[in-house]
Amino acid sequence: MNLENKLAKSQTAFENWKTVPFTEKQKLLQKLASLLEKDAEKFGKIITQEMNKPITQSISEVQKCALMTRYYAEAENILKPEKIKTEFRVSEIHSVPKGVILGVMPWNFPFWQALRFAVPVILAGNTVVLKHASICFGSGNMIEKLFLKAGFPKEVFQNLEIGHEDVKKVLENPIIKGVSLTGSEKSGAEVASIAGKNIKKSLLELGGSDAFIVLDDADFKKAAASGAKARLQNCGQACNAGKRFIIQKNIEKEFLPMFIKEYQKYIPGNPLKKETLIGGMARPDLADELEKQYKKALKFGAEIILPLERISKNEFIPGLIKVKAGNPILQDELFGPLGMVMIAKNDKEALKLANDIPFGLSNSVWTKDKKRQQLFIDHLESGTVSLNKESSSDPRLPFGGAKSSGYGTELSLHALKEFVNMKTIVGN
Ligand SMILES: O=CCCCC(=O)O
Repeated sequence: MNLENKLAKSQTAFENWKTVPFTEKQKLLQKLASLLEKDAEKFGKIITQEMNKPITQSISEVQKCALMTRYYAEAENILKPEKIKTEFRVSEIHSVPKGVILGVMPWNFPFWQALRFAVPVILAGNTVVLKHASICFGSGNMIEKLFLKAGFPKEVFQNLEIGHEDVKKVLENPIIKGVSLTGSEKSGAEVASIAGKNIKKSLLELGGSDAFIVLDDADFKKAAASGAKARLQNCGQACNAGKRFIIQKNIEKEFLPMFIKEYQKYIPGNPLKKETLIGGMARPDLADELEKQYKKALKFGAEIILPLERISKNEFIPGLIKVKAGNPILQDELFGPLGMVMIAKNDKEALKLANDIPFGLSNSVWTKDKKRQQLFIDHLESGTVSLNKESSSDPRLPFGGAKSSGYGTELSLHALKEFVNMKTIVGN
């Protein structure tokens, strides 16, 4: 079937899907959640084979998809007509689904990114077409099959096997009413400008270079293990990974060796083996890019704590470098197993360093003191502030960025409202 026909079918599916009651849609989501749960291992294997994520992490990714889908299957219907008290006989807000929504999704969480976008958008009454990363067509097709198997009408979710170069054409098609993109700043800016020119809503979930701040009253043991995981799980390829480790100066001698010890547990191995903590990067060109960034950081004065050692076309022994403010590498996102350590005299300096970059997605602060936490809660320029834990999204809570990390909200009940129009009904 050609692309135009596929989009036309999504539009036809929408005309019917928007009339299906919310609770009926939720019953189908329950089935989808069960299917994900039941075969999490099988789907995990697809993920690992596509992009080298260690198998236990791939299975967890699918299980998290099931959890999220179940969350929406049981969610309160915040889209039902809302009555507002005015002097008129009728004043109501109706949430009207927009239509066919395009998702442009990346390879780093092949099931999670696609489903996190699609589930609330579909529950709100829209239909979805997915442009997945070209190495993840297997995941995209499997997700389409799962929607069908769960009983969703045909074409409520369609995986379009199209390339990057086709996105403009699809987004310009009048059938498409909005776009949600997770990806780089560059692709986000391109897609948002096409959407803007065509007066279509866009939601962008972009890069990050989040801080993982460790202050002198933190639980060092927990922070060290959590910091290594924050940087190195998924081979460091997550938008919300801890990328800059801002450590208070007076604990550097005690904390840094603990952190290094945890970091060195991540030894590259076969991603299909259960004991492997870190696999290779998803593609060799991504490894080339990380190596270039490593060299750039060193050229501008970064010191090596642990060298970044390339051991195959896409595998590294993870690296750790000490970076000072002003190093241009701080403007970049390091999307791989290379961490940056920065030293701060005190809380204020830690906050300043944390904010002094273009991004602001999901920063993490380690201090037991509630007053000290408050400074960061109030002033971190960040979509999320995690306290004494590494950053990770939660289906119940909003997820989205500040500054160049993007705009719009995924997850939580708020995501249900991203692709609906508010229709006001007022009069006597
Ligand atoms: O690249 C973004 C990763 C999102 C992972 C999460 O939702 O925690």
